[in-house]
Amino acid sequence: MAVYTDISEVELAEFLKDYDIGELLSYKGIAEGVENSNFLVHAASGAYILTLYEKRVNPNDLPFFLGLMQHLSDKGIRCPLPVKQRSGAMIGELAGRPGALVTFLEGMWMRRPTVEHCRELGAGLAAMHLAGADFPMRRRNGLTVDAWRPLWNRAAERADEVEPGLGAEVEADLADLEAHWPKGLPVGVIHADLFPDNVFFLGKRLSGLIDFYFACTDILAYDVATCLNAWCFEKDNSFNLTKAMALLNAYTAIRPLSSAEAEALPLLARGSALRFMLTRLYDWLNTPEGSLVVKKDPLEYLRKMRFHRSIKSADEYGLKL
Ligand SMILES: Nc1ncnc2c1ncn2[C@@H]1O[C@H](COP(=O)(O)OP(=O)(O)O)[C@@H](O)[C@H]1O
Ligand SMILES: N[C@@H](CCOP(=O)(O)O)C(=O)O
Repeated sequence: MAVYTDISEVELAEFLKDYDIGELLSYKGIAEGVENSNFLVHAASGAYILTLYEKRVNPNDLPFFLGLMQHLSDKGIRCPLPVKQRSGAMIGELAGRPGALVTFLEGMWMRRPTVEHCRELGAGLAAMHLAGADFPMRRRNGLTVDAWRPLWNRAAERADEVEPGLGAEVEADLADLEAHWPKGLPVGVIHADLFPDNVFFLGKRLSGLIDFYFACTDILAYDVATCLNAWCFEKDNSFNLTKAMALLNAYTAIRPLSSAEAEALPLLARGSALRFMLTRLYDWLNTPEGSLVVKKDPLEYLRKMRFHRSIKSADEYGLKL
């Protein structure tokens, strides 16, 4: 589940009084998701998603996230559009949490993305990067290379409980990534968590991107690397070159990668795999037994880190420059 904060009908009706969306007809908590509490709200004017922001979201970042969704939507990127209160505000408070209402996006996420879905994703990601180019706000990535060691320090002691030898392996990788993390690559707005569960499709066509709550200003090719990890490996952890070719070549058809970006891709993919391994490891060790949140497997991302260590050049991902 991801409903950490429960709300009553009375509280919700009170919250919605500030919006022009008509009478509250129904609402229910949404089980999916990990980070925030989400509710599907039906009002007289249509369907909306109410998000109450939880642990990892800093309320000071909300204007960036919501402003970005507004900006991208204005530029034709299909994503949730924040609904404004009558006062013009986009952020309210409910059950002691900051909350926002956004439009409901049609479509569903792909449990088993195909090559065609990867191609659509590559094109959608590139279009998002271009649309974000003139977004005026900036937000540093709170989960990039300089944040990994502090996160690791909070999990390292118990890492070998999850897999013997994990501690030493991560230590070596982390030191290497810290020493060689690329500098000077093109930066811009990145989604930073564009996993299949954050991309909706209607049939084979991408119908929208959701969950911008890790979005930030960082290396654009790092977003590509995250997508390679999240979309181009099979359940048995094998890398699917056909999917990667489709994703990368659809991306570069819209936003070509420079040779420096291409050269950095294996390192970025390794770093991105480490980033998700670390947050998953931390949650794995710290989510209380009996919690309804589905814990994600850190070892899936350890396997990806290992895979990328064996890659010498981005051609091996099927990238054609
Ligand atoms: N704008 C939206 N339109 C339709 N469904 C949405 C929308 N936003 C969220 N959802 C639903 O809520 C689920 C969890 O949302 P998500 O933003 O991924 O949560 P979290 O940040 O907690 O991971 C999604 O898988 C989707 O089913
Ligand atoms: N995508 C991350 C977890 C964040 O969850 P989301 O529901 O916000 O996408 C992972 O797979 O580790």
